[in-house]
Amino acid sequence: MAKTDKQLHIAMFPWLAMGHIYPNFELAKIFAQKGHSITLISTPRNIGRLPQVPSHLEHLIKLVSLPILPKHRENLPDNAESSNDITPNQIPYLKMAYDGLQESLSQLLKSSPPDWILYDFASEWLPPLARSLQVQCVFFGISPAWNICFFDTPKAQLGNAAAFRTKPEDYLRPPQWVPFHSNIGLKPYEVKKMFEGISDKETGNTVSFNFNKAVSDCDFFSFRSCNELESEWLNLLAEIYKKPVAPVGVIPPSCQVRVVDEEDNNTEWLKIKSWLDKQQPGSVVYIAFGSELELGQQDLTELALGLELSGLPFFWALKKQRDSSVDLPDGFQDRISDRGVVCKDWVPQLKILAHESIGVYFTHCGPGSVIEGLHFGRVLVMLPYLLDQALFARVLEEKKLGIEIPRNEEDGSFTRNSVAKSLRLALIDVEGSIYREKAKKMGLLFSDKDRHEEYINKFLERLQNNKAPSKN
Ligand SMILES: O=c1ccn([C@@H]2O[C@H](COP(=O)(O)OP(=O)(O)O[C@H]3O[C@H](CO)[C@@H](O)[C@H](O)[C@H]3O)[C@@H](O)[C@H]2O)c(=O)[nH]1
Repeated sequence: MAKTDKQLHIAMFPWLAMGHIYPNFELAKIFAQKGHSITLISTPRNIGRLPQVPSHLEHLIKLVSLPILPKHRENLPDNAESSNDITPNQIPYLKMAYDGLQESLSQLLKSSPPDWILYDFASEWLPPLARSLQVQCVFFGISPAWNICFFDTPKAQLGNAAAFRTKPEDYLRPPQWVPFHSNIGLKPYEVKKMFEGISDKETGNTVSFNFNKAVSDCDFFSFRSCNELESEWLNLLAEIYKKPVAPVGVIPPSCQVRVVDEEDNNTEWLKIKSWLDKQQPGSVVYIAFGSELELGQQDLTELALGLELSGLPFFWALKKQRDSSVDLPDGFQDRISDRGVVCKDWVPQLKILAHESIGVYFTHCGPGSVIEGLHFGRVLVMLPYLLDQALFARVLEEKKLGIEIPRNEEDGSFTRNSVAKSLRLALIDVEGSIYREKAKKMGLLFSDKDRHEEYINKFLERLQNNKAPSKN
């Protein structure tokens, strides 16, 4: 990679979730590869979970651990430092812990002021802090821009009473500041969840994210996204917030900087590969729901029986459930053993998705997973759980890049029949060919290394051209 001219010092302070920290880490390596120095800041346990920094970049990437003080970790389980370590109703306490890092972050930025800091949706207090230290800040979203356009009410609309969405129905459709046709919107069961908020049922503590303040206060926006996916949303965001938007591209696997000898001959992978090698090209459904999601018994049962009913070969990366009473239906593994594998471990997802036997990726629509699936041109079958995942599914369905499993509008339940039908539509039915063609085409755009490197270069140029005044 060519180096960009002025060397920058860039700090990154992602939300305490590995789904946020990993993409920042990948970006850090890409920036460092171009000669910039990076300080990636999180808590000790999260930093410890990151893969090794490639040795040729060690002098440029500083991983800084800020411990959560005991007074800020009240009600958090022992050692919990990320959303992977807690249940959703404990999110308010993780946010308190994150806010508690303010003082030590401030000390760190003072002692070694970066030119820029990339921050996340959960630290609404960071832009004023950065500005007081003459550090400029970029809001960096790990999900597409449509999330902000949909969930936040831009300041320009604040005087307009009709713009306020107070009723649950308001979230079933696009807000009034979206000028183009879109099917973006939540389903009734999702809206209900959103209005209930995230709270600890025992103490009644609710989470207090100030999303509007966090996004409105940046010097400019950036996203793990690209025009090929959402030019209409990126342009709309720039227009309604009157701020520049410079996506970094989708940080596709082909642009990521790997440690050279990364476990290619790992025995677990060789076992998986040997099974995949025996399948026909494009015939296998790969199922994985990211790093956090745990299915309830009813969903797990319908999903398993839907896979069985589909008659298709599949590879299912099913993490160990925290609730050990939730299990696969009786006799399931025996009945499907001639055409399906259930792996209850962490799997090398990128290698699996890259394998030619994979035809469909059955996903929860976490941003990392969607990008990886599309990168390899796989049709997505989608079963979203969180709200950002839901919007991803709506937009991709509209673009005919994926098929969302139909659910009961009121309670979000789904049936084994709808699973089997959606999988067959995505993989073999003639009517599904449009999805297969579109996914292939998007795969070419997502895997175009030069295209995505160009996004990175433009982003870095913007940082260089707006370099903050020198600090003494
Ligand atoms: O066995 C596995 C399972 C997952 N992965 C990888 O884990 C990542 C998962 O990331 P993502 O798809 O973004 O999903 P989550 O980890 O589930 O992300 C969660 O966390 C994000 C940040 O909180 C939210 O935005 C998402 O909606 C939420 O699903 C991907 O890179 C996968 O390749 C593996 O390598 N092996």
